[in-house]
Amino acid sequence: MAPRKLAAGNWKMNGDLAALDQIDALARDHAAPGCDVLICPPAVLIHPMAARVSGLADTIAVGGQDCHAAASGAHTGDISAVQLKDAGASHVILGHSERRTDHGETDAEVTAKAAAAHRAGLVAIICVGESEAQRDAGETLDVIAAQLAGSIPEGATARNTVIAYEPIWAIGTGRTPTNDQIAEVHQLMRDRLTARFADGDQMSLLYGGSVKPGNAAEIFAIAHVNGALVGGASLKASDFGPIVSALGAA
Ligand SMILES: O=C(CO)COP(=O)(O)O
Repeated sequence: MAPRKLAAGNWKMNGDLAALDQIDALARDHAAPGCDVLICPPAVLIHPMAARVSGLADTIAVGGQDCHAAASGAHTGDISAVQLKDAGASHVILGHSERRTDHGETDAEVTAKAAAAHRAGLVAIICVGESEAQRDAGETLDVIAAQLAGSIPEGATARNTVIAYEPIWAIGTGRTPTNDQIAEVHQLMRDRLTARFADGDQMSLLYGGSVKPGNAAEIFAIAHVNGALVGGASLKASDFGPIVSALGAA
């Protein structure tokens, strides 16, 4: 079985209730997309977005952008995977570089959060990616291999885990790696996942970092790129829709 194709939008700390209209536009203009479609809005929008998509014929999944490793408890400001699931989420992004940087998240914490997501029945989208200094120093493959080894819990399967490669220097910058650079990292990820997990050959591998309508088709043609994790271009259906269509056609 080939890995599932997934077009995932990460709204980050953007959007409000009025922005939910983008979901209607996406569903209207990109029906039967030929791939899985996911939007991860800010936590306060998860439940209303889930309600909004529940009536759609072509399902748009809804996800969180982080979760706590515990199911409940005295953790002011945090949200558990169980609560995300209860609100209507099916996925959760974990270990995004903005969380690793802004909140000091370690590989071990990402692993614990992913295990919590799995226990709650969520698909964990685990992010890895090198900084520009690491790439310049020729450390990219070592960094990615170490993050993969350290950030994925033992119970990971192709059904409950997606891996996203997001070079930090490509996020929100309009810069992307060359196709060869993306191919090199995705091949490494495929090799490491296949060596470690029984169905690692079927895990979906996403590329993220300045994916736009204009470069999506080219990126989706790269071996072992099974979709995208899209930031800025996921906020408007007029940008995200063509990316979804490009993935469906890939
Ligand atoms: O961080 C990202 C998605 O998680 C990528 O963001 P941009 O698509 O805005 O570069």
